[in-house]
Amino acid sequence: MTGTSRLLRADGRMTVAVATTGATEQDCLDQARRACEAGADLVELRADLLDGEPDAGRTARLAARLGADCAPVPVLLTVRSCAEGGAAELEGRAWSEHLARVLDALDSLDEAGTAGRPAAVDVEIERPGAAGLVDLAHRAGLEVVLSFHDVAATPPDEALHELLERMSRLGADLAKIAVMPAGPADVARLLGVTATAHEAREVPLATMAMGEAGAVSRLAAGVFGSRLVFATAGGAPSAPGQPPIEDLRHAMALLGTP
Ligand SMILES: O=C1C[C@@](O)(C(=O)O)C[C@@H](O)[C@@H]1O
Repeated sequence: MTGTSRLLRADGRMTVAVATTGATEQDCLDQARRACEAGADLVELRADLLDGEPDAGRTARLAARLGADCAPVPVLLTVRSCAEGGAAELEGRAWSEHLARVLDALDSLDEAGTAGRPAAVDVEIERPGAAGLVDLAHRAGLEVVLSFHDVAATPPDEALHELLERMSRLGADLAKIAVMPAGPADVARLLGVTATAHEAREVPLATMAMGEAGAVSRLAAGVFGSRLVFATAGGAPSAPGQPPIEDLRHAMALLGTP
């Protein structure tokens, strides 16, 4: 995408995101309102956590509604697959086909003149059809977070660099990696990879280590070049280890996070 990013803060400082974890539209709308009141820079709609079967029309309508309700705070639309720690039971191409239907449904809402729109969509780089989805989303005027989640381990440094390189090549507006560390050494490796990649690449990065052992990475990742972090605002975390937004902002200030 060219032009200014809506997804990330324009002043280059760390973008603090809060995700919905609600199973109903009303829960998501309430959580999003609380997130905005708490000062979130970005609201993520975790559409995979909605109850019932994946429904493209329902997801698009809720994303558009949140886009309108949260404005000027941008909305990131995410349908996290089971394969990457989410609840969307869509395997192989089914996941990409579903997301493509959501983007189509968003376009139809636009044509109908419905106000509101997400600013960006999350595309899991490991799902078949990811490259096509990046183009589709860009054509629809959405920024793209290319993401990778390992909910069991922390891949070797070379694999993490290779992923970031691939995300950059495919046209990510943000390259995001979340891993599960076995201990402090994995967290230190992730932060090291972040610092090296930040110096070497133009694409903005977001990296985080999940769980208790990874908590320090969420507080400190901005110092190493990460641009986006997830926090909670009174609701359940969307991944293990997310700190409350006030604690995060306090820690970032102490650490001199940009
Ligand atoms: O990809 C991410 C990052 C995340 O998994 C985390 O660890 O904070 C939380 C998810 O909601 C989001 O989609």
